[in-house]
Amino acid sequence: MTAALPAIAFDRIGRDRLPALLRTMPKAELHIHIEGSLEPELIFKLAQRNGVALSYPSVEALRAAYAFTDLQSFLDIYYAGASVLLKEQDFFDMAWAYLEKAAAENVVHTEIFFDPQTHTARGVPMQTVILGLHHACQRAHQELGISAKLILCFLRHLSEEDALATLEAALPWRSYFIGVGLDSSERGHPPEKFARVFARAAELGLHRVAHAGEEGPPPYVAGALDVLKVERIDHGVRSVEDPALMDRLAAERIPLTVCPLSNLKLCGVKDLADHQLPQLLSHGLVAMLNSDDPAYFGGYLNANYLACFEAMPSLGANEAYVLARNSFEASFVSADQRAGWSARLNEAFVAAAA
Ligand code: HPA
Ligand SMILES: [Zn+2]
Repeated sequence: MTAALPAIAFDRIGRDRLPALLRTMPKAELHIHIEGSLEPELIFKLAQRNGVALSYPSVEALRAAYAFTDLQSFLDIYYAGASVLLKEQDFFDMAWAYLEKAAAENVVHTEIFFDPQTHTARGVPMQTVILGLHHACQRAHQELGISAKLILCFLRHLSEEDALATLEAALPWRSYFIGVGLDSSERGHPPEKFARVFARAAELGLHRVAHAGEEGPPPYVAGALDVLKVERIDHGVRSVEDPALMDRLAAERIPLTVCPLSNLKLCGVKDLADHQLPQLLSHGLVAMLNSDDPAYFGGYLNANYLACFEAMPSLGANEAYVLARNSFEASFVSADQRAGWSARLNEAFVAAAA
């Protein structure tokens, strides 16, 4: 268990000092799709390197197409962007670019989603995907001092048989990923569809998370908990529509990996000022911020923190502290590691309040 808030509160840290504190505070990122970190410049570079034809004539034209109306309109372009990834080096380069940015933003730990089916369906071997990403994580730990772990996600628009086969195909590299997740088109693909593959993952000792309550209704959040036995909910923002679910999430300390700029870009909210984050925090939920698909949604982790604190007047230094502390509490690392990062966080806030 993470310690309660320290006796000293951080109200005395003025709003003018928040941006610097948000940027420099140590934090974890627990919801980032590595294919969603692929910047248009790197897409074009890899397309050229691999002789892949793109439907956009330039980086600018591709970026201009990033005007989404909902999750599916984004996913269509996101899967097209991933088509340039063919070789182990491509996966390494993509992950390395993200890890360099994350380390520069004082992300001390990151749990990275990857979508093997997006690649194996195009004939890219599982080994190519996992080794490229793993080597980037390993090198980032050595050279950038950032801790990075992988979570294998199943695409929920595909069948459970496909997900089961994907998990089995990844088992030779079982030690290179810490858990499984569930992403892609949520509506019409309830968590119950993946009961068996999540049970198999549990048998294998893997952590379990699932996207739920992003576009899907509150029962998808309950289904992910009850049927998939997930330890965290990705997004989960629509939980605010069900008071009993909110009480349960708070009582069971189920973390929600909230992605505000993603919700804004995919039109889940019209304005960041309308976002559910303040409600989730005031209800005592273990929420923290994440970037989801930073190359597509207008910013990496610090951009999410800065935009929320600018748009939401109820967020101050206490909330910044709680969000960062929640990011450690919700992470799949040892209690010792979490305690070490939390101690660094305390020091940063105590120094800022002095
Ligand atoms: O925000 C998302 N939701 C569902 N699937 C995804 N795959 C990448 N990003 C997302
Ligand atoms: Zn996501």
